[in-house]
This record gives sequence, C-alpha cells and structure tokens, in this order.
Amino acid sequence: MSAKPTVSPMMSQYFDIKQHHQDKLVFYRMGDFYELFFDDAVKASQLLDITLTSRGQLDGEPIKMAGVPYHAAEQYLAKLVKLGESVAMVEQVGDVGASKGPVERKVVRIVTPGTLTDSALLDDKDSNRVLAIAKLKKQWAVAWASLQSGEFRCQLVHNSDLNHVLGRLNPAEVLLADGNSVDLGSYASKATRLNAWQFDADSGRQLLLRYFEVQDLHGFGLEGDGYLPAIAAAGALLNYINMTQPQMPKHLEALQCEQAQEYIQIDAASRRNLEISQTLSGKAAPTLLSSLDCCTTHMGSRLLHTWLHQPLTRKAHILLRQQAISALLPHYADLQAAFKPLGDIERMAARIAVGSARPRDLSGLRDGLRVLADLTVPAHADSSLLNTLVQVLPEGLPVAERLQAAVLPEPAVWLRDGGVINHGFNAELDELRHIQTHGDEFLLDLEARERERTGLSTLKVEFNRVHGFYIELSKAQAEQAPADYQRRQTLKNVERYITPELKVFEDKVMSAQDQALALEKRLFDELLCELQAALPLLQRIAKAAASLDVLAALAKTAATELWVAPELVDFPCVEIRQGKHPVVAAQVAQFIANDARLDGKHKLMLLTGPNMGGKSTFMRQTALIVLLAHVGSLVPAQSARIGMVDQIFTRIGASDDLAGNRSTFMVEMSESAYILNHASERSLVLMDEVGRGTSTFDGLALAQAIAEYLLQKNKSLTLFATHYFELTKLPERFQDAFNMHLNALEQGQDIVFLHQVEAGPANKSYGVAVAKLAGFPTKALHSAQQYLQQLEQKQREQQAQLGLFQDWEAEDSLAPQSHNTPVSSDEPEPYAACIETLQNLQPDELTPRAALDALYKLQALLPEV
Ligand SMILES: Nc1ncnc2c1ncn2[C@@H]1O[C@H](COP(=O)(O)OP(=O)(O)OP(=O)(O)O)[C@@H](O)[C@H]1O
Repeated sequence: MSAKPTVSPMMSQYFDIKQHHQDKLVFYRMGDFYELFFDDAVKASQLLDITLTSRGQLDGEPIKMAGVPYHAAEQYLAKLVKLGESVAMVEQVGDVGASKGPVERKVVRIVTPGTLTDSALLDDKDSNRVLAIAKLKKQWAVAWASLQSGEFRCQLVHNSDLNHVLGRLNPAEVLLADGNSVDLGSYASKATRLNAWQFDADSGRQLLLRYFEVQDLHGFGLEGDGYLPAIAAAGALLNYINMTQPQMPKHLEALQCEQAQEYIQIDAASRRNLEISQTLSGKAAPTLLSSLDCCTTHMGSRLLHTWLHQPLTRKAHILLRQQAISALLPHYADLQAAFKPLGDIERMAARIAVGSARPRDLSGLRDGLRVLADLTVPAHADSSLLNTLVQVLPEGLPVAERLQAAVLPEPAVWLRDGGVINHGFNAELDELRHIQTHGDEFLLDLEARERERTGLSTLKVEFNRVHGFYIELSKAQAEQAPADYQRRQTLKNVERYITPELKVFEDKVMSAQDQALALEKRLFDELLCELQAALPLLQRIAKAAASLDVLAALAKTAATELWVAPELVDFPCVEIRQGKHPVVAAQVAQFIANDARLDGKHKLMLLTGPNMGGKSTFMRQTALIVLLAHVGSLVPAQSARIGMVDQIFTRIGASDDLAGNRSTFMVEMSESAYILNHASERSLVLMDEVGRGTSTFDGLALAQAIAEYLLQKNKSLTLFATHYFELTKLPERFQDAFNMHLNALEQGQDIVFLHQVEAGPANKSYGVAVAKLAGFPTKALHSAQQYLQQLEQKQREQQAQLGLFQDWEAEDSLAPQSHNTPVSSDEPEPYAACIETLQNLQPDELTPRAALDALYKLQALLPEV
C-alpha cells in the first residue's frame, strides 16, 4: 500500500485512515454495514467465518471485501478481541446530504482487548486490565489499569519478577515498546507494540500531571529518578487509553505505586499449578475461585479473583479481613439477601465515566445506591473493617435521590426512543409530553367525529412510524370517502387518508415529539456530567459493596464447610490439623482429612506413596490453606497455625512449553532452578516428582541435589513428593528432613487407596496395581508384573551382596586401611597369580576374609590389567 495507485475517492479516504492503523482491523462504516478491505477482509473472513467477496477494482484487481451488519457488530467485535485482535471503528461523521465526495469518516474508537468498556464485549467476572511494561537503564516497571474499576497502579519490578506480576494481574493486553525484548511467557500473544517514544518519561510525566491536575507527582510517591520507569509506563498507558476511547475516561484513580512485598510472590507456573482461577487444562472450574465464588454480584466475583491472586503479607491487614469474616458468620445470609437486587454498580460507574452509560445504567445505579443506603448491618465491635465499609454505603443516598427525581422508574432501553427522564423533572419536557398525551384524546375525538360525519363504521384513526397519522377505511367503504380525504397509502384491504385537520395535528405532535426527544437527550447528558463529578464517591461505594460481598461469600463457605480462623505467627511454620483440599473435598464422596507439619525443625517433608495415593492433593491442599490464610479467609481444617510466608513455589506436573519451545524436562529444570535461586527461609516450596523427566540416574541425582540444596541453602519449608525411594534416606543425614507417606492397602492384585498421611516412608510404589486400575490390557499388565519381579529379584541379590560386603567391612580388624592399598606390604602379585590363589583356596579356607583380601588385591592391580 506504499505507492498509492489511482483510486476512487472512497478508497482514497479508506487508505488515509488505514495507514494510521496498520496493526488493526479497520471496520469501515458503509450504510448498515461495517466493511473490511484487502488483507483485513481476508483475516476477518477467516477469524469470523464470514464470506470473503469483492467490491470494485484497484489496478484491475478486485478489491477483497468482507462485511458485518452494523446491528450485529458487537458479537463480531467480542469474537475478535477474544482472539487478541484490535479493531479501529470508522464511522460516518459528516452530513450525508451535504458532502460532495464520500461522506466524512473518522476513527471514533479503537476496540482493544484491554480497553473494552462495552458491557456486551466484557466478561462479567474479569477485571480486564491493560498493562504497560517500560524499561529505562536496566530498570523495569509496569503500570496497569482497569477501565471497569478505575484501578490505576504501577510497580517497579525486577526483570525476573515480571513473570510474577503478569501471573498476578493476568492482563488482557500488554503494551511494550518496539524493540524492547522481554520474555512474556504465555502473555506473548497479548502483546501490543507501541512506538518507543510513547514510553518517554518526560511526556509521560506531563500527561499524568495534566490528567490528575497536579503540580508534581510527589503525592503519588513517584518523584525521584528511581521512579522514571514507572512514570514512563504509566504515561504510555494513559496515552494508549486516551487513544482508544472516544473521550478520555474520567474515573482513573489516583495512581498508586505498589511495593512488590505487599503480596506473596507467586510465579505464573505456580499459580497455574495451584489452579487458583484456572484449571491446568485452562477451564474456569473446578478451581479455588469457582469453589469459593458464591458472591452475589459480579463486582464481588471480580474482587474475589483479585484477592485470591494477591495473598497479603502484612499480618495486620490479613487480620482485618479475618475478623470481618468471623463477625459475618452468623449474618452473611442477611447480607447476601440484601445484595441480591444490587446490580454491577462498579461497571455502571465505569460506563458513566467513559460516557457510554445507557438509561438502564442510571436506573440500576439509582436502585443499587438505594439498596446500599438502606442496608442495616449491625455494628460490629469486633471488626473495624466491617464498620468502615458499612459507613461508606449511605453516602450514595443524595445521588440515589437525584436519580430518583431524574429518571423514570422503568426507563426505556435506548435513549433515542425517549421515555427516560422522569415526570416533574423538567417543566418544558412535561409540556411537550402533555401535547402528545392530549393528542390521544384529540385522536379519539376526531375518530368519533369523522365516523359520525361520514357514517362509515370501519373508519379508524391510527399512527405508524413510517406514514405518521392517517384515517383508515376498508376497501368496501373507501368509495364513500369524503372529498377532503387525501389518499396516503393503499393496501390490499384498506385505504389510508390524511385530512388537513389531521395534518395540522400531526405537525404539532411530531414537532413536540422531536423536541421532547432532543430535550431528553440534553437532560440525560447533563445528568451524566453531574454523575461524572460524583465518580470518586460512586467508586468508593462500589468498592465497599464489592468487599462486603466477598467477605459475606467467604463467611458463607466458612460457615457451611466449618472452616476455622488460622492463627498467624511470625516464624516459619505450617501446622494444620485435619486439613482438607478446598476444591477436591467437594468432589469426592469421602475426603480424608490430613495433618501437615513443617517448622524450623521439620523443614523438608519427603512424601512417598503410590500413584493416585493423594500426594499432589495433599501438597496442594497445604499450599492452598497457606494461601487462603494470607488472603484473610478462614481455612478448611480443624485448626491451623500458619507462619507469614513471603513466596509460594510449586514444581508440579509435567507439561511441555510448546510456545516457548522448551521440552518437558527443560521446563522442569528451569522451574526448579528458579526456585533454588529465589526461595527463602520464609517460602513454601512444593516439589512433585522432580527429575522424572530424564533417566533414572540423572533424575535421582538431580532430585537428591535439589532436596539437599533446599535444606542447606534455601532452608525453605518444603513438601517434596518423590518416587525415588533412595531419597527417603535423606533424614539419616539431615535432621530437619523427615519422611511421610500416603498409605494404601493391597488386596491380592488390587490396591485400595486410604489417602491417609502417615509417618515414615512408603514401602512400595504399587505402580503396576495402579496401571490395572487404569485399565491396562491384561497381557501388558502380566508382562509388567514379570519384569517387576525380575527387577526386584535382581535388586534383592545386589543388596544381599552389598550387605555381605558391608558385614565384612564392619569387622574392623579385618578391613584394609584403604581399598586401593594392598593389605600386605608385599609387592602386588601379578594378576594371574592372584586368580590362581583364589582358585586354589580350599573350601574351608574360603572365608570372607580370604575372599575380600583376594578381591582387594585384584582391585589394586586393576590399572595394570
Ligand atoms: N485425602 C483424600 N481423600 C479422598 N480422596 C482423595 C484424597 N486425596 C486424593 N484423593 C483422590 O485421589 C486422586 C489422586 O490424587 P493425587 O493426584 O493427589 O495422587 P498422587 O499421589 O499425586 O498421584 P500421582 O503420583 O499419580 O501424581 C484425586 O483425584 C482424588 O480423587
């Protein structure tokens, strides 16, 4: 498209627009359709499964074209943004009648995955964040925003921690400068590249100052050169939002700079492994979130998602939530019942902020604010958090009252239809409406009069949108129509007429109607402006309501499942009595509760037991209980004492990283390396069968080295599940390592899992029995059993030999000083002589001592052999 060929004026207009939006699909409005041309048309036809056709020609070649109807555009947009595409919406902005060439068109908004505001395009339970990554002189920072909640934050990060932050915030779109090479992992497909200049810190600062109308950024804690990358990221983000929206949203909160240590650090792989909000297979359920989400509102569900992904590190903050949940245990049902009629006031406020609110948003907001203002939550002496949240709610009453006066109880869906502004709100509107309502009386009167005048029984006075008012007569009576009836429309069975009197009336009503519609629109816009000024208040109320909703949901789970408040302590410790997995417990008929204990003297639990015995479930349940304790929730256990944790790491399961082109083993080793390099004494580490992605010896050696490193260097609290029985010897050398196992019963060839965690190592692996359970063909199973017996026999023999040698060596007086030193001071005998000596030994001379001596002599000779 570089050399512009001779093109039609319309195509020329299209090219002018397209050249500024090369990386987006351009939806070009043509009458009732949005049309896409050239490569955009090909791409859209593939992605949306719509017909690819052509419109006109360029240089003799047909111009490829695909189109979607205007009224159905939203569903196509939703599909495209889900696939990570961005779309520039081009509308006709000029006056069709007045323009000589093609009507003037402009990009009125850009729809991108992270900057959606249209409710039809958004997932109700997703926070839909857009995040920018900036790098200045080796220092990295991220800034993120949600146009739904108004959240606007930034954080300085280490390159290696980017992964944590992305996992925690799960942005729908990631902005970064062209040429900035960074490993986004699974977020690579969500990247939008911007020009490097858009990340200029000076321009960013100016933009932030203008947006927040402040003199400097001190108030945001962002002054000082160290924060330049954060300013650059926040500036680029603000600029991008501005670019994509029809008007700059007014509801972004004062920019907050977060500290990394505010939340437990959990890298993306560990989040996935714990199945916090997504199962390992990418589904939304069953997960921790899906099990706990009994929130009444969507904004509550979104906040719960955020809380679960951001376990707190400050004990005082955690205790505030814990106390609030405990205080709600007897009352959660009342609160949830009261919240039932509450809509998603957070999203209503967001649509007010971006100027896209519809009449029902205002009535919903009015009703929601009223519900909250009327809420009677008993004062809670035990929970300052509850008291603070509840106090915010009545603050919305003046806005609710204003909306009550301004908006009809059940306003129309679309403003363009009228019927939105309340009676008595504006005298002029009432007057115009009066003309219309009295019109009905006039029409009834006219109908009666005309019937009487003409004597025609089928005569009716009616109205439709296309033809306006008319008098209708049946075909049979049409001939008797008076002379002043002018024909307006002929249908199969009826004739329609207009009279001078009806025309005068129509003009009056129509103009009253047009005027009323225009006035309603103006009043609605004024109301939106008024509400925009109240946005900080609306957001505060929405946030308080969402928090109460989450606390009530967590209280409900805790009350129905009999969860307990964990005791939080300042030293590394996990002591869980009768703990349960919060998700699996609900899925199996009878879940077996188990104890878990890790502390300064019990740092590394070696967990053995049969496949399917419940090792992974037990490890994950321990981590999830620790995580829930830091969220402030009660936990599924009889009692729990949890030390404050800084990071949670998991190395569980085997999966290829196809996108990153890494093999299963490579993924396993990278994740293990990451853990060894980052885990601290206050970290919780879950290692599930490390080393199984390679040969037995390599795997065992690596697993052993990893366990020892964790014990000696990281000193983290570790759950280490393994099938290498050799590792169960570790406690002999390390006092703070200990063995536990999941037990099972063997019944003939079958196995019964008891799912009970007990002290000591497992004595068998039951692999073949599990294969039987899995439906192995009998023949294959039989071979496996035979191989197993052979291998076990071989191992027994080897161990017996080893035992024999060990016994011999234990006889101190007999043992040589060194294996490599011949026992006697004689010169080593030649190899053949040695063999001869051995061969010549009489049976009664063949004592262990004699055999050992001969062997040592042989060994000493080996280099020469
Ligand atoms: N405590 C428990 N009570 C009841 N059922 C359980 C319990 N723990 C696990 N299970 C059941 O056993 C199944 C297997 O558990 P899990 O995946 O934890 O075993 P595993 O020992 O890690 O197996 P593998 O070594 O093959 O990975 C679970 O899906 C669950 O249905």
